[in-house]
Amino acid sequence: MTTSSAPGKVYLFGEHAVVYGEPAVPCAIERRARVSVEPRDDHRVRVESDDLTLDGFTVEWGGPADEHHDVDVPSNLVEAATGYVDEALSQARDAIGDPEAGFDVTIESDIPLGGGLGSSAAVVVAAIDAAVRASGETIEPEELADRAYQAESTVQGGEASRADTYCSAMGGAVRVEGDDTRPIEAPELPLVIGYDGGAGDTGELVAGVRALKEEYGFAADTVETIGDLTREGEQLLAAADPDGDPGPVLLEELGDLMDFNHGLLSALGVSSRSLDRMVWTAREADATGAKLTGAGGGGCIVALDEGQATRRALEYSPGCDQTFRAELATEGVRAEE
Ligand SMILES: Nc1ncnc2c1ncn2[C@@H]1O[C@H](COP(=O)(O)OP(=O)(O)OP(=O)(O)O)[C@@H](O)[C@H]1O
Ligand SMILES: C[C@@](O)(CCO)CC(=O)[O-]
Repeated sequence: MTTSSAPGKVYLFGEHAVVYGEPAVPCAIERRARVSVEPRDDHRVRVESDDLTLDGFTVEWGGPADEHHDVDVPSNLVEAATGYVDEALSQARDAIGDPEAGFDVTIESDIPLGGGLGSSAAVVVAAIDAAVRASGETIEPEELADRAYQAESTVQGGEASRADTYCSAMGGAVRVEGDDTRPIEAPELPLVIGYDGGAGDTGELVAGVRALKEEYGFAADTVETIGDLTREGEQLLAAADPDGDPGPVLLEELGDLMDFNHGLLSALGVSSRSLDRMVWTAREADATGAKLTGAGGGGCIVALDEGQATRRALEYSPGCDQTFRAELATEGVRAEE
């Protein structure tokens, strides 16, 4: 068995707008997907994941040419569950130059599925890395990030940015603007996550923003404004000491921009009652700012608070299922024992 892990992420700024070429700043967090791969003697693929909403789910299929999945659940669920892994394995086959390679794949993940913390990107990045290494080859992080992006983009019908996959492959804080991807320096921020236990459909939410943007000029302006505030946020991070304490002034300034970013995402129709409720709970506790993270529709918010007040308030908030502090993951994809 060859195992790789890759981290999830939160967006400090810029989700959705990044799909239209505006900059975004995601940060990798210490919640990981671990994918173990064993090459097979035949051309089939077997995927086992304990974390899918389909309980105790195992599926076996004959690789890209085989539409038939040996599993007793409706086919749309199987497609949702296997689409990312299938595309990741196609990329791995291409990287190793063996179009028919078969694999046994086991996935374990602590990243809530579809909750805005980049579960799909982490699974795709770790799966490509593990499958390539299990085949006796290696892959550089930049190529891995690019292949993971191609996989996500295919599954999401061409509507994906490079942000989630690049961040998961490289770790740390990154900046993505179109095809321009780079690591940036940032101090360790006191990130608090609130999770409503739900999920949003990334493809649907992205399509909704596109439709709004095409219909209304003010929605297009909103997307550009998210880009402007992301640039402001980047400047704040660039001016800070990456090894020092962020300090109260920086946390207030970043928090204000996060609040503003949440308002704009809400205007684009991607927030939800439970996300808004968690954002307000965080703000009314001691957070300097709070916003939804990822595609929205349900899932997670991210808030800034050095103390315990936000976590405690979220714990008692009826809309919040789980709350935790997220550490910055400085390492992206990595080989596991
Ligand atoms: N543990 C897992 N095992 C297998 N597939 C997974 C796992 N976690 C996530 N996935 C795949 O990723 C999909 C969810 O990805 P999606 O992009 O909708 O959400 P996300 O990446 O968690 O959130 P966001 O894109 O908002 O950050 C699942 O439907 C499944 O196909
Ligand atoms: C909504 C979105 O911006 C982030 C999803 O985590 C989509 C993408 O960047 O591919």
